[in-house]
Amino acid sequence: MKQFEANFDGLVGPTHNYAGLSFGNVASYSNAAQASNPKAAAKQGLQKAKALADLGMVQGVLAPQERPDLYTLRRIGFSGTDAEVLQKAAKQAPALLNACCSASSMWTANAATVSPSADTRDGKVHFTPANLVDKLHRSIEPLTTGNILKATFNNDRHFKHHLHLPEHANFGDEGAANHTRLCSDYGKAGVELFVYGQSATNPNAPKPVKYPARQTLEASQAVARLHQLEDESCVFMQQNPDVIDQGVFHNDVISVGNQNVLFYHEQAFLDTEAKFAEISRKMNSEVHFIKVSTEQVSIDDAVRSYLFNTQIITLPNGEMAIVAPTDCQENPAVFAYLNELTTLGTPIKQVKYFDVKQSMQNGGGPACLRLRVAMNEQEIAAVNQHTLMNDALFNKLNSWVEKHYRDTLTVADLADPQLIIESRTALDELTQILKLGSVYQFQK
Ligand SMILES: NCCC[C@H](NC(=O)CCC(=O)O)C(=O)O
Repeated sequence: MKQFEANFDGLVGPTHNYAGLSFGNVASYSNAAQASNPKAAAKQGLQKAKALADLGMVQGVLAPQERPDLYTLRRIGFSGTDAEVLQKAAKQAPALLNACCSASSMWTANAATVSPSADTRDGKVHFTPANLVDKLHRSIEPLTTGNILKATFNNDRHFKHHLHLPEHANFGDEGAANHTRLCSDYGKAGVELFVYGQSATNPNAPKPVKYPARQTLEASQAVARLHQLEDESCVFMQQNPDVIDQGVFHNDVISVGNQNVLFYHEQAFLDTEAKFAEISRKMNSEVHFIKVSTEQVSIDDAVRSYLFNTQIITLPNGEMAIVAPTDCQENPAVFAYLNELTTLGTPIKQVKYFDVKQSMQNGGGPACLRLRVAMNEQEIAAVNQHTLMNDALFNKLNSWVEKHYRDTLTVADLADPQLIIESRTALDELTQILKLGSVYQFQK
């Protein structure tokens, strides 16, 4: 049976804005309070998704969340009509309103951790939504994420959906951004590499001092248990706390893998040599560890350009390509490195650049925008087919964005009650386009 790795990109929601909500994420902080362009953001995302579909990749989309999140605002004591709730929050607690208006669900690398059926004991594809407890604006995503995943991977025979982990710092979980699956072929059992920022229960273990480590070892272990993975197919590796303190808030800002390739910065991990030996032993086949040295690319350049927040994809002809943001072209050291990379004799043979600047300004590159789901033909046939990218869906979604999205949005605009109506109208129509049923609270 044929095997694929599908990418499910998050559609950018109508409230995409720059509120500076993510302490430890340099781009989010430095672009705080700029005006955003939700329409351009959504179109940039669609262009990338469509280009991958055109390359012959299996490409899907995941619906965004309902924002403003009036349910959370009511839960914390704002009352009255929807408009009153919004306006009271804007006046009394603007930071809470901002947290309830983020379009952050667009970064679907943080939607969930996914284990393909080749790795799991029951032969199903397992999904655990990330609880995202480290950031208030993201901690309100997991329940709706679960609804959207169930409506997209809507078949009990092939897909197993878990509840997100307990909402406590000990179980801080950021999903696939800290999870890489290595394998010789998508359909063969692989090694699942879980990269954590700190151990919550071991006070002596290293941890960052300036910025938060969002992923715990305990969370990664819990996901591995839920997903019925064998010990022999898991590796738990700690991220270097020094790079977290330099703005590497997720492992996918400093390394990315695909099949038998792990592309990484030499400062990415702790205990690198021993852990790579464990990966090689558990893989039982050749792994290409492609190391980038500090001399070639500094941590600062990696964080600014998102060299490692690229997607490495295997094209239908078997060659690998790297999908990079145009910011990598604009950084001389990174651009020089990428030009050289394709000549080094590694499986990576080409680089494709995409403008995803609207997302980059909030610290989300090409890899943040997608959730990978390795599936065989039968599993792909069991996916909600209306979520899979093709010419018709691309055209429909572009017209939908054109019709409903604003081309400028400031943080002050988040208090505008009209945004509730616009957003709900757009999402209601989207659930019809994608045939998701009622996944949002306002539809229940
Ligand atoms: N994987 C990329 C995630 C980026 C995301 N940024 C944000 O939420 C910024 C939102 C703002 O500042 O408005 C985060 O840090 O979790």
